[in-house]
Amino acid sequence: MKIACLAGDGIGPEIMAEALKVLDVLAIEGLELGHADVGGTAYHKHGHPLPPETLALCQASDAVLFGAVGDPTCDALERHLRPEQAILGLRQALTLFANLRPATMFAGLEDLSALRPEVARQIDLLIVRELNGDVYFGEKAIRTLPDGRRQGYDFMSYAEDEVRRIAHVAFRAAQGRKKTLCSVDKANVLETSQLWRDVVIEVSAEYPDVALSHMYVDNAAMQLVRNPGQFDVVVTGNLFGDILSDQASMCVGSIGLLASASLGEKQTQYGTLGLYEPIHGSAPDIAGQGKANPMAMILSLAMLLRHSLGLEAQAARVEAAVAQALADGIKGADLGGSHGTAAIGDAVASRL
Ligand SMILES: NC(=O)C1=CN([C@@H]2O[C@H](COP(=O)(O)OP(=O)(O)OC[C@H]3O[C@@H](n4cnc5c(N)ncnc54)[C@H](O)[C@@H]3O)[C@@H](O)[C@H]2O)C=CC1
Ligand SMILES: CC(C)CC(=O)C(=O)O
Ligand SMILES: [Mg+2]
Repeated sequence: MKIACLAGDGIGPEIMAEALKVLDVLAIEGLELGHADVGGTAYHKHGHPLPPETLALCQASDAVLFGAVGDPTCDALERHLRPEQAILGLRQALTLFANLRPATMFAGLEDLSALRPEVARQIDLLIVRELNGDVYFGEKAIRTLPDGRRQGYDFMSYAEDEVRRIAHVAFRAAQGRKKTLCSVDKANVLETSQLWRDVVIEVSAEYPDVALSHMYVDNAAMQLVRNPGQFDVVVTGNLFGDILSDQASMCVGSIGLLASASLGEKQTQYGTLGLYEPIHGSAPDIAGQGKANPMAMILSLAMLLRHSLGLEAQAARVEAAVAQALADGIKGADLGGSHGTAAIGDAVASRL
């Protein structure tokens, strides 16, 4: 079993160290870890945010454990050299089109949610975000119009097969949960969304046991705060899913708690090839201070064990250890606590 570990930038290396601490305690036999540079770190060392050796390591692995990328010193670089292009490039190169972002309320954190405790307590949802299309991957440029004004544009599109494959992932996820799927789009304004909705409805014929609903993204953003308990599985495009999942994180207490799995169709000997990362970024404002909450990274490791290595029991153990640590009052500054990154990692590891 091979895992490619890409720590990346900012808090990436700090939270990666804690996930590896937890992995170490599990003492999984036959596990091989590879490490490579990515993001701004890779740009500074090798002149590119996703060097060929890094991509090759990922392609030769069963799973990628990814910290975060983003480095303010790279802001002025041409787009293709910026750190963020590394994660977009990896998602595309490995055809990881399905991004699973679960948001669940941990016992004892209700008072720390941005919502009222009785509302927050209801949260148990899964955002299934399409990850290989939308404006993130369309033609983009800043051009000068004939009248001299500069214009930025990003082409938004979804082909029907792209919508179909993510819809199947979402319907299957719903079948394994409460059999309720809400498709979020902006079909009242966007043609991309109209096609999205048509295809989701078409696919729904194959899943008569799943109740499908549709919601415009502006309403969904509001409903997520008003009554998040109404959502079970939410399927949406790349841009909307990115934004709604950051919002969902504050509904359960902190962005430092939300993990993700990015999956495609490629199977390995042990499960599905995937990349696992917290939903947050490199948090340059707290990098190097030992303040980052590593729980999202540790929970991403749990998803890796489950989806790519077929180690469900170990995954559940890690999740239970995180839940127990939180219940015991182990909290970082993001949750109003005083535990640092390493102390949180130690606390989870000792509860294993
Ligand atoms: N997948 C990735 O690697 C992602 C990379 N980015 C990049 O990260 C950089 C920073 O982006 P931001 O918009 O500031 O988003 P961010 O998610 O890095 O940070 C937003 C806020 O949340 C806090 N935060 C994030 N993770 C935390 C954690 N584990 N514990 C405690 N607090 C945490 C940060 O301190 C900051 O105040 C940018 O370069 C951006 O492009 C952003 C999102 C995803
Ligand atoms: C850095 C971005 C491209 C990605 C992002 O914000 C995300 O995937 O959540
Ligand atoms: Mg994001």
